[in-house]
This record gives sequence, C-alpha cells and structure tokens, in this order.
Amino acid sequence: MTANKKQNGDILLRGGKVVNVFTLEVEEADVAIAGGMITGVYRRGETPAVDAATTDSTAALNYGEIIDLQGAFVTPGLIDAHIHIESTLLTPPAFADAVIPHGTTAVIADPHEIANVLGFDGVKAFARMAAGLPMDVYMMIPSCVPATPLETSGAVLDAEAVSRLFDVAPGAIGLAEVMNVPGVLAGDADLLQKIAAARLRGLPVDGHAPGLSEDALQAYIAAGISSDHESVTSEEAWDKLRRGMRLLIREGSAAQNLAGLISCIVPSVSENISFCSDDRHPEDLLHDGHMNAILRKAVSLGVAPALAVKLATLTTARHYRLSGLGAVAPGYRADLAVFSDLAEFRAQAVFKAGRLVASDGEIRDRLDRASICAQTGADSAEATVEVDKYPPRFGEGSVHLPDITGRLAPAYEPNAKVRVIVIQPGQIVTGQEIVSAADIGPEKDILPLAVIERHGKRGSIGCGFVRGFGLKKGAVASTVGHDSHNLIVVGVNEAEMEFACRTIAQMGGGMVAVAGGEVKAALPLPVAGLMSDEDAATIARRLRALHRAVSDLGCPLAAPMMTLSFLALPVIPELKLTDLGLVDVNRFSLVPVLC
Ligand code: HPA
Ligand SMILES: [Mn+2]
Repeated sequence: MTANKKQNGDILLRGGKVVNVFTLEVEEADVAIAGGMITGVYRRGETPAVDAATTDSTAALNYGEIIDLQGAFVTPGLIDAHIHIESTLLTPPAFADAVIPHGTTAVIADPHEIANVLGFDGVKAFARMAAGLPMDVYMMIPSCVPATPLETSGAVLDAEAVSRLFDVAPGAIGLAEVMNVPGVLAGDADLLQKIAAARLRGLPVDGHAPGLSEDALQAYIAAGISSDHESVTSEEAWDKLRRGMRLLIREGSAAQNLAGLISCIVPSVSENISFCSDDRHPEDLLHDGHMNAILRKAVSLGVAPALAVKLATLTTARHYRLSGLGAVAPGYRADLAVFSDLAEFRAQAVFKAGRLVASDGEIRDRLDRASICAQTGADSAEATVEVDKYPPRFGEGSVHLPDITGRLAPAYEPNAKVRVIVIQPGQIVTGQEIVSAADIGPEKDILPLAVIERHGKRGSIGCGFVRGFGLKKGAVASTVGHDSHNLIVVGVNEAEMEFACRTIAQMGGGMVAVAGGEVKAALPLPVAGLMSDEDAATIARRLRALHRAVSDLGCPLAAPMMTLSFLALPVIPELKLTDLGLVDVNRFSLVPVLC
C-alpha cells in the first residue's frame, strides 16, 4: 500500500485513543503521519483540515489516506530491552515475522549465542540476517565469549575483536551482558577493556548480576555497568535501582520475574525500569505473544496500562539512545501499534515508519530489504541472506564430533559418593546433592549427563549426573547448550547417549530424542546448530513433537529442551556441567564428580 502525499500528511489515523507515554494520559486524538514520521497528535476536533463537519472525502483532499481506528488504542511500537533471538530457534527474519504482528517494532538483541559458536563472523552474519527487516534489531556486542574460562566455546571475542565489532557491525548500540562477574571484580584487564570500548563511545553496558549486592554490587556498577535483568526478588531489584542501575524486568519463556518484581513499578523509579524477554520460545511467540504478553500480564497484576506501555517503549528507547523511537508524538518515527484494548493487548495493526506492516495477526508488507539495505550501506547482496551463504559450518558442518565411544558415562564403584546436579523445574538455576553411586540409574532418576566439545577445538567431554530429567528409557541431546553451545546429552545409558549424539552430528546440529536405536523426534538447527531456517509455526510444531517424545521417554518437565540447554551455563547457580567438567558456579571453579 503506498500513501499519496497531500499537504497535511500521507496518513491520518483518525478516531483512536493515543497512549501518551510522557503524561500517562489516554487521549482521544488523531495521529498525522508524513514521510514515516509523526507530524502531529491532535485532540479530536483540533485536527488540521479535518473537523467535526468534515466528511472523509473532504479530509481526503488533505491527507493521502485516512484510516478510521474506531476507538482503538494507539501506542508506540513495542521494544524488547533484551533478547537472545537465537534462543527462539528462529533466524532474525523469521523472528520478525513472528513478533511484529504482536506490536513489536524494535528489539535490543545480544547475539552471544551465535558469537560463542562462530565468533566475529557469527556476529556479522547475525547483523546481515537482521538488516532491512520491518523491525529494528539493535545489537549489543557480546562481552563474554566464552562466558567463563571454565568451558570451550567455538570462538573467542577479546577486547580487540569487540572494539572492531563496534566499528563494523551495523546497529551496534552497546556492550552486551557482562556475565563474568568474578572477572569484573578481579579487574580482569581484557574484560575492563571491553567495557571501556563501549564507554569511550558513549554506549551503555548491560549487566548480568544474579544475587549480587552490597560492596560487590557497587564495585560491579562502578566498573561501568548500567543495567541488570537477573533480579528475582524486589529486595535485590531495589538494591540495584538505589545504586543507579536500570532494572530490566524479565518475563520470558526461560525466566518469569514480573510477578516477583511488580512492587518495583512505582512512579518514583519507573523511569529506570524496562521490560524484556531474554528468551522466548516459538510456541510462546505464536500463541501468547511477545512484549504485548508482558503488558497483558503487567496490567493483570495491577499496573496502570499507560505506565506498562511506557516500560516497553519510552524508557527503553531513552536508556539505549534510540533517537526518535518510543513515543506517539511529533518528530518521532511512526512506529505504532494499534490495540483493541489495553488489557489483552491484541494488535489490530502495526506500522513501521508509517507503513502498515502487520494487521490482524499477519505480516502485511515485508519492506523492500534490498533497497533499504542499500540505503543503510549494508551490501544488499549480503543483507538478503540465504543460509547457504554462511561460513561452511552452517548446515552440515556445525558439529565436529570427537571420539565419544566409551567416554560419555564413566562407571563408579557402588559405594562411591558422587556429586549430582539437581534440576529445579521451570528454573534455569540448579541445586546439587551427594548420592551413592549405587543409586545411579533411571530407577532413582540419577542419569548420566555429558557435554561434548563440538567446535573442533579440544575434543573434551565433561561427564556428570543429573536428577530431575526423569528419563526411563532412551536419551535426549541438543547443540543448544548455553553459552558455548557444545553438544549436551542425557540418557539412561551410554549406548543411548552415543546414538543420540551421532544422530545430531548427521543432522548438522539440533535437538533429538532417541530410544532403542530409533529416532523418536528431531528438530534440525542448521544455522550454527542454534537456529532453524524455517518459520515459527513449523518450528513450534516440531518442538511440540519433540516435547511429546521426551515426555514419552519419562521426562516430567514442561520445557525439557530449555532446561537441558541451561545445564551447561556456568554463570547461573548452582552446579552446572561444561565440556571441562562440573562447575560449582558460586565458587566459580571446577569440582570433581567423585566426593
Ligand atoms: N538466556 C539466554 N542465554 C543466556 C542467559 C539467558 O538467560 N544467560 C546467559 N546466557
Ligand atoms: Mn545464552
């Protein structure tokens, strides 16, 4: 649809109610748009060249197009303050197709997942995929690749690489979550240089400080880190707000912190709060939504709708200096969402720079990516990315399996004592316990767990045990294993585990459930072993089939693949497993399985 240009504007959104994120009013107002920008927000009856007596035909003499919103609500396009797009299992174009119909028009993405697999090229490939979409993808340059020295990633991003990425990666707006808290507190030179690279450019630095408080928190903030999305309790959140941190309230598929932090959403500090998802699974994107789902939940918990909208738009745009975004006001870009109500937040229509890009839940107008990319200086040939244009390790080359025979589940004397990871259902934190080796096996739900270095580096294999995955037969494996994304596998015995690993290697990366020599379900992830090149509906369908197969093997968990993917992440307490062995996260050190 192309709007005709008339002297009063290209488009007039008439008859709506504008959510004013500056005053928190909801105004009966019309919105005039010209050249992709908002030129005016006029209370009913005050709209230039349109008055109560004017008929649409007269008004049409003055506006290229009149759209009657029939009392619907107009908000700024919604902005996700922090997300790992790879965790949706979708590439940025497929992610955009899934979230724009829900009202999202911009995200702030941390591509540390693909960076941990493919390093500098991975971040550039991510930027290429994200170019020219009808949704802005602003990138925070990954600060922790690898997340810790206690694992083997596919690549390393040192301070020099981070600095170069700030210069060459389009859309880079800051440094992504600094998860190596001990490294900051110890004054790790390379880490502090990465922080300085952002600060010298006047760019924000995101944090990742679960449970940090008192002097350690203040030292972490003093190092130049200005936000955090890991708060679980309001006490923890207030500690961080009180010392000047931006509070990102995370409500995603992996972690839901909104209810626990709702008491922080008060006028005295609301300017320093933003909503984010961190991780969002395809099923949730399709059926629950994205940022609109967070607004729905916030309002259901008692937050005033206009204030909730502000935390998903203006406060985020201001913190990350997204000029011209985050409000329905003159001079702002016409990134707008039109909602039927301010309770369910179902988007009727979504505009990007004044163009209708989605309506009634469907993408309507994929912008001409090649021409936009040409304008933005990105090579359009690069920007219209096809998966096969990636470095060879995309597709069949994503999994370099070392010799795994007899190395996945070492045996222990029955009277030995072994340290076990204990899953907390629905959480990404774990617990730990010491059990007798005689209890190892599906009967007592003490299962062998292994993490295999799959990037062709060390060929190392970390072995341990996990309680809570519940398998009674077979094995489950995945190349999504935060953050180094090695190959993680849990099973009832070594043979099943080995078959699962070899199946994934043949797929070139992904997720699989096997039993008795059969593949029960598989989800190929050919883009770095992290993302599919299919759309959200297809991935959601495959993931449902995989979850059913894992459940049939005996697993009681609601999101088994997400839970499995975080068992390897040594920056979130308490006991995790990497390719180098068991990690006591609080002690930030490797610990033996045998006690
Ligand atoms: N989500 C995705 N990746 C991560 C997270 C998270 O919460 N923390 C560290 N890596
Ligand atoms: Mn991660």
